[in-house]
Order: sequence, then C-alpha cells, then structure tokens
Amino acid sequence: MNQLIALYLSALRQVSWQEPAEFNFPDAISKQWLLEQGSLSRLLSSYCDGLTVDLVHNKIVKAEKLNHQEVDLLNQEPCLLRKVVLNGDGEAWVLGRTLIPLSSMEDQQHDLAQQGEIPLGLTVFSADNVKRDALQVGWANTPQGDMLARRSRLWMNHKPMLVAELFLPTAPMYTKEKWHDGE
Ligand SMILES: C=C(O[C@@H]1C=C(C(=O)O)C=C[C@H]1O)C(=O)O
Repeated sequence: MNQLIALYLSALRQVSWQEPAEFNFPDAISKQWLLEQGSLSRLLSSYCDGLTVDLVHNKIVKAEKLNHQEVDLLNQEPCLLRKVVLNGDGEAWVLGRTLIPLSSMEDQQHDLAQQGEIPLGLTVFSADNVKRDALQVGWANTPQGDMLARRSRLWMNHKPMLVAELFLPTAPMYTKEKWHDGE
C-alpha cells in the first residue's frame, strides 16, 4: 500500500466522531456532502466522466480487531475489511474503509467479497432495501492537513455494514463551485 494512503487510513481510524447536530460544518457545501443520504459513489460520478476504484485491501478481520464503537454499531463478529480509493477522472477523491460482518454477506444477491473495483455503493444502492443510519462526521488530522470525514451504517436487506469515508483535498466537496444540481 502507498505510504500516504496508509497515513490517511490511520488518520481516518483516529477521527473523533461527532453527531451532525453538534458539528461545526465549515460551509454549506461540505455539510451537504457529508449528510448525503444516497450513494456517495453516484454523487461523485456526477462530477466526473469516470469514477474508478483502487482496491487497496480486501481481507477478513477477526472480531477482536474491532474497536468498541465498531462492535456497538455492528456486532462482535469477523468482518470483511475493504479499503479503497475512489478516483474521479484519475484524481484521488475519497478514501473508503468498510467493515462488512460475515453474516451480512450471507443471503445477498451479490458476493460483496468479490466486489473488486466496482464501487460498493453502486451494488448496495441497487438492492431493494437500503437504509443509512448512525451518520457521524469529523475531522481527520493527516500530515497533509485536516480533512473532513464521515462514518455511517448502511443496511442492505436488513444487514449492516459500517462505511467510513475520508474526503481528500481534491474532492469536489472542497471546490467552491455551486452545489451540483444534476444538469
Ligand atoms: C458506500 C458507498 O460506496 C462508496 C464506495 C466504496 C467502496 O467501493 O468500497 C466505499 C465508500 C463509499 O463512498 C456509497 O456510494 O455510498
């Protein structure tokens, strides 16, 4: 793994997560991005010609490796740990770290362990029953400066996964253009 990505992932793990109602959002645009309820992959796709995924990690972690918050939000059980970089037109925009309990991968239409370089959101949000909850936001203190991050639990067919996302400096969230309206 690229050393910078490893540092970003470590900063993402150390975010002190806050409730959106108590968070001081730097501006309205970042607030809209961080509170997005639909698929982030879809939203990012609307800002570029090609959204691509670099899969940097895709392995099972033991239940004991989860921290207290993760256990509270999921369960104490082994998970698939998936780490990706989402690139818009070749530029690294978002780093994603997802924990998918093994029980959440059972009885799904797709084998999430074989997701590879397809954005997870495209698969999850194609399911009939999708819900997002437990959304929290925060700052990641990285060697390149502070970057916004969020974490939420996605339910796919009533089974949870925990997705943390770090918005890298070139992400469209930080560009000051007007909020994209799909035109
Ligand atoms: C969870 C979503 O999918 C995105 C895709 C990810 C992946 O491919 O691993 C990780 C984080 C997300 O930003 C989404 O689109 O909302």
